[in-house]
Amino acid sequence: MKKVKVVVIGAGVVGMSTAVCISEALPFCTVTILAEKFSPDTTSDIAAGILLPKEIPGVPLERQQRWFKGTFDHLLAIAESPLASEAGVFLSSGYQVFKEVPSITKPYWADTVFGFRTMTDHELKRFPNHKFGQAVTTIKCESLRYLPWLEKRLTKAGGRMKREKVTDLQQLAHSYDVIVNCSGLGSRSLVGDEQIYPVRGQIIKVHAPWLKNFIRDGNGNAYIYPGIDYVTLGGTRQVNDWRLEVDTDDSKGIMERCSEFVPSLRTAQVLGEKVGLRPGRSNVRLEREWLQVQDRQVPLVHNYGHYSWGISLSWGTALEALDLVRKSLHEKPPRARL
Ligand SMILES: Cc1cc2nc3c(=O)[nH]c(=O)nc-3n(C[C@H](O)[C@H](O)[C@H](O)COP(=O)(O)OP(=O)(O)OC[C@H]3O[C@@H](n4cnc5c(N)ncnc54)[C@H](O)[C@@H]3O)c2cc1C
Ligand SMILES: O=C([O-])CC(=O)C(=O)O
Repeated sequence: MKKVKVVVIGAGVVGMSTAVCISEALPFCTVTILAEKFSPDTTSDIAAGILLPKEIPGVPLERQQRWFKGTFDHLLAIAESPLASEAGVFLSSGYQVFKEVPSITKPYWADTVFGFRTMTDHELKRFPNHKFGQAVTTIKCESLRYLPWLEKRLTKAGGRMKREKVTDLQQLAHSYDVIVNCSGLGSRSLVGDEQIYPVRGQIIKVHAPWLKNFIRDGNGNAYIYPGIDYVTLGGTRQVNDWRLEVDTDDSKGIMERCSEFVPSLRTAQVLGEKVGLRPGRSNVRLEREWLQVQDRQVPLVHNYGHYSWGISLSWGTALEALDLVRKSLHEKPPRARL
């Protein structure tokens, strides 16, 4: 039987997850990833990788819950298996603290993670100037390990990867039966989506193996995430800022804010500094359209715009993209516009 040819554009956490989901669930498809950049050079490789998303306004909570739970359950199974270390996935406990009581005190994912609770006054005493806090055990998924691990999984399932910048979807549609767009910020030029914009984020990697639990300020401008090889300190959120160079003032600010939480960080050895551009969008674009190519209609599934929650929602959104691909293969396209 002739195989269905699927192309996935993008090799960040969203594209890799989507490609693996499709190739493992639909063995009658051959999946090819085309991407300008692969790990370790994607935005996903910069991410701290904590599963702690904010609510996305305008997306039904039930759908966000499905995206988060799909990701959490998938990663939990890895975290509890002998593959955990190679895949860079593990349970991580810590605090999210707030200077003012937030409008949402119980996030939608509270019953999916483990041990979610409001912090006690005794715990909050460690964080002067903070009035409210949440204690939680969630998952940390480190892309620098996880993406190469997904690449292997994709290859095992028969998938292929090729370094290529896509500029013309019509052209691509001549060679493939289904196109899946997971190009993140690249969608601005690839599909002309002006709703997507960069939100610059800088982080510092430090050697501080004495730290075991994460601390995050509710506004995301200070966070400390202990990982396998280093501790990630962040962060910045600079809207419409395309600079990829490290800004020394940003580094100073990050170190200052994080040291207020943990003064011993001032003595920690700095291992590196990195900048990534989050694919900012008011909501994730996860939908199917039909691309008209001469006398054919080719399904084009979009899965991009994950903003600050791309790791947190990666597998759940990939599962929904898989559903859209599956449906497209069974549906008759709308009548061609001639
Ligand atoms: C400092 C920082 C910390 C973060 N921390 C977290 C965190 O703790 N938890 C969390 O959930 N999220 C976090 N994020 C957000 C997360 O990194 C993003 O949401 C996620 O990486 C988006 O993944 P993606 O695959 O959509 O995009 P990307 O990783 O940017 O991948 C896009 C892919 O598309 C390719 N591409 C683009 N255009 C084209 C084209 N025309 N042709 C071919 N290929 C193309 C690129 O080369 C790349 O392979 C953080 C982000 C930053 C910057
Ligand atoms: O805010 C955080 O805790 C980490 C993150 O997602 C980001 O910097 O985008």
